[in-house]
Amino acid sequence: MRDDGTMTQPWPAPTARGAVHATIPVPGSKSLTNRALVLAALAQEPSILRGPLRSRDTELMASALRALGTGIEDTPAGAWSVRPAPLRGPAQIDCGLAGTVMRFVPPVASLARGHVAFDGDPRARQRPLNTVLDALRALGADVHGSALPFEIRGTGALAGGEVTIDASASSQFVSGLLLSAARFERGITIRHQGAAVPSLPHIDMTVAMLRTAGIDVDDQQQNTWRVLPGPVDRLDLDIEPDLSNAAPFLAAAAATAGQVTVPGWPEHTTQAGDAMRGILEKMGAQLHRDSSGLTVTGPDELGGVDLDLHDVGELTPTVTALAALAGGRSRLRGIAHLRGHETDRLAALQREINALGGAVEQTEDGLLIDPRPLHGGTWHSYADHRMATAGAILGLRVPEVTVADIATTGKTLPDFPDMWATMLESAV
Ligand SMILES: O=C(O)C1=C[C@@H](OP(=O)(O)O)[C@@H](O)[C@H](O)C1
Ligand SMILES: C=C(OP(=O)(O)O)C(=O)O
Repeated sequence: MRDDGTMTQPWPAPTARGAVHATIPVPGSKSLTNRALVLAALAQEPSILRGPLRSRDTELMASALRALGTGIEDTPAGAWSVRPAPLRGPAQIDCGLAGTVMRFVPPVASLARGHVAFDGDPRARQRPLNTVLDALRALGADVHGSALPFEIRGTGALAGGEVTIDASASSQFVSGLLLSAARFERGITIRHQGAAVPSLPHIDMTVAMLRTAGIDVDDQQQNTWRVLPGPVDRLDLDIEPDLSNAAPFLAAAAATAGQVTVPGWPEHTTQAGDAMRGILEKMGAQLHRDSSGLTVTGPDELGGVDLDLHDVGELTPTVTALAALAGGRSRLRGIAHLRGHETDRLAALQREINALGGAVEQTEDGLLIDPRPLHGGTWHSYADHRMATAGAILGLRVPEVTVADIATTGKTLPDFPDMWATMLESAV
């Protein structure tokens, strides 16, 4: 039984008969969709979001905002039309295991009139959150609790102002506060104090989207972000494909000396997942981007790499799976914060790869991966979509890998098993 109440189904990971050759369209970005939903709920007029991701994380975000009074409806063309309304409780918010919901919605709830209660999956109760709740308290909110479950008792407005936080455990602490800040009476000035903030490209994405919504934001100074109070403009957006969700498919080309194209790969993007291009190149793959998309052609043998993934931690499970299939040692650094992701990803990757005969060691801030001949076995997913897809990548080359819970990919990519099967039909 899974935390969201559905049954787990062991999934025999298909082995590639040969090189995969496929074109795989990938649905919209989780990070763009959930930011757009929040901004649209705070805007003055209705918004339209075309090509949003429909997955557990984005449906939870939509449900959370609906519970606070926002109208979110499907259009016949599959877009989301978002009609803002006065924010109000009482409401019960299910965060599931979505970092974006548990960190982006509390600041929205602080603007609501009434009580708003939050909870989530058992693991979500352990993910770092206190920083956001303490910050909201300092900005004037009445917050009861320091982790999930907790409650915010809103009066319909928040003072805002200056706050110093330690965002070294998650960039989402900063993004969450910034997204709602134009609606705080005094806006916000956030100062980060502590070890380096991870996933900075995700904060840059937040800043870019605030500007798209006409919000005045200053991020000139390192570790300081300032948002002026003001109206939030409506959004009229085409959501880009999710480049981090594209990564396992590109990895399949890299792992099988095949060729995979992902259509619609943006020329310019704020998505951190774009870094997969440079990573695959370092491992020996060839890349080509044109109007048909991004095409990756895998090498005969992947090379080991030494990479700092501090900015793009969400690519780690995919990169680690590839590294376990490479010709030499890899070292991944700068990712201690992954211990607070969907699961402790460093421990999970080490345990699962080593259970198949691998040699992965944890360091203080990452992983050392020595490729070994691997054998089949059960690959546990730990309710982590990216662990599940990492198991699928290994299964391409290692017979008889069974992913214990492939349905957990529904967090961001419910169609993953079908998309993977379609890709493999093309293997020659
Ligand atoms: O803001 C976002 O959309 C995200 C920020 C990052 O979080 P962390 O900074 O907690 O790593 C990333 O890993 C996550 O998948 C999505
Ligand atoms: C860390 C991730 O998710 P979340 O938004 O739940 O933090 C992820 O998708 O890799």
